[in-house]
Amino acid sequence: MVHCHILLVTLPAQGHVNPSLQLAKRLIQMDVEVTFATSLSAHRRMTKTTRPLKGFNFAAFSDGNDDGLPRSDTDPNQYMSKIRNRGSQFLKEIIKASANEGRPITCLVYSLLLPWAAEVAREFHIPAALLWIQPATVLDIYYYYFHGFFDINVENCKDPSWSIELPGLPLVKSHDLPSYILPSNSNKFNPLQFFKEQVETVDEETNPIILVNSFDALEPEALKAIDKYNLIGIGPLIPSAFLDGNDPTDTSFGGDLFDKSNTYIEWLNSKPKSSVVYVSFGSILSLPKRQMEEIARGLLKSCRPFLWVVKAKENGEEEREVDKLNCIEELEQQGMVVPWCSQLEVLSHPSLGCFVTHCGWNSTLESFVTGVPVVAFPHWSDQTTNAKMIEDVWKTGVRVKPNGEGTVEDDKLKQCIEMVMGGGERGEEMRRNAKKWKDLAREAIREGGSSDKNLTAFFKEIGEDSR
Ligand SMILES: O=c1ccn([C@@H]2O[C@H](COP(=O)(O)OP(=O)(O)O[C@H]3O[C@H](CO)[C@@H](O)[C@H](O)[C@H]3O)[C@@H](O)[C@H]2O)c(=O)[nH]1
Repeated sequence: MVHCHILLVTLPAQGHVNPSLQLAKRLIQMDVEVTFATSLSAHRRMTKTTRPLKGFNFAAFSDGNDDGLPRSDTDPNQYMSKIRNRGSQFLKEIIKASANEGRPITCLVYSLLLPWAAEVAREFHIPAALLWIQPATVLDIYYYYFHGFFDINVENCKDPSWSIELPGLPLVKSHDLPSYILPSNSNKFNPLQFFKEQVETVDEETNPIILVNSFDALEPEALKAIDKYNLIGIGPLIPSAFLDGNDPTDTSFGGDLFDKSNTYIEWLNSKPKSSVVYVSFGSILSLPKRQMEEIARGLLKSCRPFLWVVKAKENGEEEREVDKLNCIEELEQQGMVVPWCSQLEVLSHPSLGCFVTHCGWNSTLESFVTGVPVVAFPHWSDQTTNAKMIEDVWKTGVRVKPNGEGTVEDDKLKQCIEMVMGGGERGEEMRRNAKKWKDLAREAIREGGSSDKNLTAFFKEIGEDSR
């Protein structure tokens, strides 16, 4: 392998840092030098937990939130513009310094929502690749949307018979589209403009390269759907110990948002095989109290042991969200509530029977890699599309049906859990499919598997181009 020096830049959010760090680890194994650039707060989290690796340099810049992630009242537009200004300047400095030191950057890999990084690469005539950390299917939908293949209005959203067929994708209804596209999107902040800019930046490249955290067998058509883009499946980007086992010491991503205790592993050890429901909604989402109450009652009614992650509050708030629930005592008798855990360790535990997930893409891939069937409980962004694919294409889970106010009621959640874990035909099919994707995910990443070959070929080309 020809010597390469990759500059990899990512936003500090957990769902962005995890796959980016994992890509960095893979590159180092391939003898590639990596400079990993992110915000100071993410850098602190990582250096606390990641052992130093040869060929791996951390580089951090201030995004103005050096003590943690941006507070919930931060104006996202201002934040993104600050990241752009400070981040661009910082990348330029790294590129110049690396060249002066005789180890020039051969490729800049930038993760989701940092399109300005590609502009920096262009300025220095360095090849760039986007690391797309959601499924190829979602990128295709954004591409089709921004290129005018379809539009969607309030009427379409209300019409249950409305659907659209896009090249290389299954038929999708409005509630399967990434939520930011919908006119009904109720988020105060709609990042659609950033996705638009992302797609426009890729369009400007002559040979746009997109490294996708997915694998050929999972999205064979979606990865090939856009003629003008070169989508390369290189995932799943998951720590080796849970995947190919080549590096048993690689047991975590390495940048956890919160501290975790280990008591839940002892608790899981005490539970029968395939009996536990694991509930987690990722690193960003906070659910309204009404929805939390319904989930709590649904779990109690399922009469199964459960492990529920209710994130620790940031910014020094003491009271746990879960303590505000009416049935907290019963909850703690039947299950366990933790502020954070090692999700991959939990999903790999033999006692796990079902994962109630928000369908963040990392969680979805983690459910495949560990072969755990899911109750798909999406909220926004790509999660709605991921849930559609989980239920109808990959068939490893069932999607919850919210009521007219958007709340999933306790009985509905209980029914979904029963469907996944009970003895019926559909549950058996989901468990069979979960096992199938587990095998295929491992196959893709092993030496000589599709993702391994794709990544090696890409970096070989980069190395040769830079000679
Ligand atoms: O107690 C916990 C809970 C979560 N995790 C990890 O945190 C990550 C969460 O990532 P993800 O499942 O992708 O969810 P989010 O953090 O919500 O990710 C955001 O970013 C993703 C990538 O763009 C999108 O797919 C999601 O919709 C978006 O919410 C995963 O690796 C989990 O293993 C833990 O380690 N411990």
